[in-house]
Formats: sequence, structure tokens, C-alpha cells
Amino acid sequence: MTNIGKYLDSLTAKMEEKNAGQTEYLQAIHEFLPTIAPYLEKNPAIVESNVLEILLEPERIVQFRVPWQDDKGDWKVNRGFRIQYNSALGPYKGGLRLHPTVTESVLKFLAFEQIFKNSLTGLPIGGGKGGSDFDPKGKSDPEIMRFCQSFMTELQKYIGPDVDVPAGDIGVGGREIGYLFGQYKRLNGHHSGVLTGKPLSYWGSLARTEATGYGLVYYVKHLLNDQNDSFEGKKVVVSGSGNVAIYAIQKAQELGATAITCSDSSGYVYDPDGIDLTLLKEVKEVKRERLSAYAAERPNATYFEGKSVWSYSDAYDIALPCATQNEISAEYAEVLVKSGAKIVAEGANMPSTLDAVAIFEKNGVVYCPGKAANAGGVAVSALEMAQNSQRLPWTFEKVDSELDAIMKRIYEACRDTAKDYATEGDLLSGANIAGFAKVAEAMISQGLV
Ligand SMILES: NC(=O)C1=CN([C@@H]2O[C@H](COP(=O)(O)OP(=O)(O)OC[C@H]3O[C@@H](n4cnc5c(N)ncnc54)[C@H](OP(=O)(O)O)[C@@H]3O)[C@@H](O)[C@H]2O)C=CC1
Ligand SMILES: O=C(O)CCC(=O)C(=O)O
Repeated sequence: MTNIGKYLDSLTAKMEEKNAGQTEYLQAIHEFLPTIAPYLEKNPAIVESNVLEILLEPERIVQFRVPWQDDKGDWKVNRGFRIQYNSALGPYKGGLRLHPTVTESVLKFLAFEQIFKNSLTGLPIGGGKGGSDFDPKGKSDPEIMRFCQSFMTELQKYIGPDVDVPAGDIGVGGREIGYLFGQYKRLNGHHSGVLTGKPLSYWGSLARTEATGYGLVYYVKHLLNDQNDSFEGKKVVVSGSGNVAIYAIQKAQELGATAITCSDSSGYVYDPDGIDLTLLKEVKEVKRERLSAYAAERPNATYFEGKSVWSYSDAYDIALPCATQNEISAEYAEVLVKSGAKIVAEGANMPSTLDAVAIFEKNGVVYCPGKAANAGGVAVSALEMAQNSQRLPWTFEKVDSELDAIMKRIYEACRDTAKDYATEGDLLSGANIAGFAKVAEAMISQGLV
């Protein structure tokens, strides 16, 4: 074993000891560390500086209680977090997740990945993430509002437009951002770009709603262009039916593909005619219903109650996981490979287990990791920050064309960095090395603080 191999092994062991029991966070570290070995081999000064071990410690973790009253007048309490992981490249930036599965481990993995994702965008943003184990499902609007107001009453002590700029993630869309923004404004007495993903009537950016899904499809479009291919005529399997999934389906269909599935936590829909976007948006964005309501309106669609979309086993070309972490296990990865899919591009964060990724790589499926492929959302959030600072709104076309150009640059950085470090075709290594190199250099030049 080389010295770098030994160094990485000992760092991994240290991280396992320090973060015992944090499975999702340790999974993200196990995925990351081996891939940057070729970069460390060529850059011994990085190892000598110990910047890597320093980076692996979040700058700050804030945990707080969130008491709120339900509609019956009963008091409830949830746990709130903000992980301010790394500010070398700019203010902490990353979404807020409201979901019962939220733990410190989940948010640490998300914040860790966000550092490299944000670095890849080429925009001045550091990495952070936050959220709560509050479950918005089945709650009334006033309950959501009271929760958000209580959450922000504590969070506002730690954020600001040049300090930390949260946004949406699972369970947080325009409605929640509105309540959070209102409470921040009320407590701080001024308007500011302290959150992104804001509604358009007050400082939101056109195309932010679409950005993650569109950006995902742009990333794959540039990959396909390299293979003299395109989305035209491709069959695409998509998981999720939230913000990322809806706009990935929309852009893929605009580019000539047929998206034949979508899912939620209750089951999945197979629609051989292609997902009807108008109906899906009505069911999910307006009525906030379960997907079974979509299938009931489409004569040729089938709803598979309680089944994962990754059990779908007929032939298709491209997989776009857009729901949540670890949704593709090794077993589902085998099904996906047998279905003939040639590309897996992650709209969600870490939707594939480590074993699933190994199966893709072994079978020649091009794997596009979330930290690169879903960076369009945070990239447009950074453009929203730029518009807020300028006090000027940009047109949809301007934001969208910037997004496409950013996704092209990210794809090319992953491709070219992989080539430079002799791991050609390995977009995961390319993303990790390109994302890490910039952060490490910035930390060293700032005196490792
Ligand atoms: N929004 C953004 O800009 C960005 C989001 N992402 C990532 O994309 C993914 C989706 O986020 P987004 O679309 O914003 O979130 P939404 O809340 O809008 O949608 C989430 C979707 O995933 C499904 N889902 C969530 N948890 C589970 C679960 N445990 N099992 C099965 N299905 C589940 C939801 O179904 P149900 O309604 O039944 O819960 C819903 O269809 C997340 O991994 C997020 O971190 C990445 C980059 C940016
Ligand atoms: O827009 C943002 O700031 C955050 C997006 C996000 O949470 C993510 O990229 O996972």
C-alpha cells in the first residue's frame, strides 16, 4: 500500500471513531476519500498541510428545539439543526429539509456533499445544510406556518445574507420559504436575500423552481453530446414526484425523451404514454395528493402500491433518481443494469448506496453523482443572491442559459479532471477531485481557519 493509501486508511478509521453510528455521514466519507487519492499522490503539500482532516470537521453545528402548537392547541416539539460545514469559498449555502428521517448524520452527509457541489458551480458559496425531523405531511397551512416561525426564531441568530443563506430541500418549497422569510424579516427589521428559492413577488429568481431538475437534464445532455447522442427517443425512468423530479421530467420530455415513471413514498406510477406534466403538477403542487390520484386519471397508467420504482425491470435508457438517499440498493442496481440503462444521473443527494455505485461501474453504466449532476439548484440560488445584491431581476431566459452553461462547465470539469488523474470516464472521481482541490487551496491560503 502507498503512503497515501495508509494516510487515507488512518483518516477513515479516525472518522469512523469520531462519528460512530452516523451511518449516512460515514457513507459519504467512504465514498469520497478513496476517490481523491490520485490528487493527493500528485500534490503531497496537501497531505503535509493536513487540510483534509481539518476539512472533515464541520466548522459549526447548531442544534435547537422547535416548540410549536398544533391546530388543537397542543404543544409539540421537534429538533432543529444547521450544519455550517465549510465557508472557504463563501457564505454557507444549502437547503433546509423537513422530514421525519432527519438526523444529525443525514444533515452532515448533505452538508459535506454540498461543499464540493458548491465548489463545482464556480460560484462564491460555502457548504451547509439544515432542517428538522418535523413531518409536514398531513399538517395544515397554519401548523406549517407556526412551525416555520418557531424554527426561524432560533435559526435567525446564526444566518444572514453574507453569513449563511438557506434554501429549500425535501419538504421545503415556496410556501415554507415564505413563512421562514416573513419571520426573519419581522425579527431583523429588514428585507434581505437571506434565503433563496423565494417566491417571485419578493426577490425570488425566475427559473429557481425549475433549476435542479433542468440542470440535471442539462448535465446528461452534455454527456450525451460527447457520445454524439441526445435525449431524442430515449426512455427515462424517474423516481420522486417533488420539485426535482417534476422539472427533470419536464426538460427531458422537451428534449424528446419519454419519462415513463415517477414515484412517492407510497408507490410508483408507470405511464407508457409518458408522464402528463399538467396532471402531475396539479396532483403534487396544487392539491398535494398521493400519486394514486394521478394514476386514477390516466387510463393507460398503472400504480404500484408500496413498490419502489427501481423494481421496474423492462427496457429503458436513462435512470434519474430524484427522491432521497439510498433509494437504489445493490439489488435494485442489478435490476437497473439488466434493464439496459446506460446512464444513472442523480437528481437526489446520494440516492445510490456504495454497493450500487460499484455495480454501475462494473457494468459500464455511466454514473453521474448528485454533487455534480444536481448542482443546478444551488447554482441558480447563487444567481438569486447575485440578483438580490444587484436589486435587479434577470429574465427566465438569462437564468436558464446561465444554468445550462454552468452545467456544461461542471460536466466538463468532471470529465477532464478524471482524465487528468488517470481515472478517465469516472465522473465521481472527477467531481470529487475538482470540487475538493478548490476548497483545499482556499483553506490553505486563508491559514487553515
Ligand atoms: N430542491 C432542490 O433544489 C434540490 C434537491 N435535491 C435533492 O433532491 C431530492 C428531492 O428533493 P425535492 O424534490 O426538493 O423534494 P420534495 O419534497 O419536493 O420531493 C421529494 C420527493 O421524494 C419522495 N421521497 C422523499 N423521501 C422519500 C422516501 N424516504 N422514500 C420514498 N420517496 C421519498 C417524496 O415522496 P413523498 O411526498 O411521499 O414524501 C417526493 O416525491 C432530495 O434528495 C434533495 O436533497 C438536490 C439538489 C437541489
Ligand atoms: O439552493 C440551495 O441553496 C440548496 C440546494 C440544496 O440543498 C442542494 O443542492 O442539495
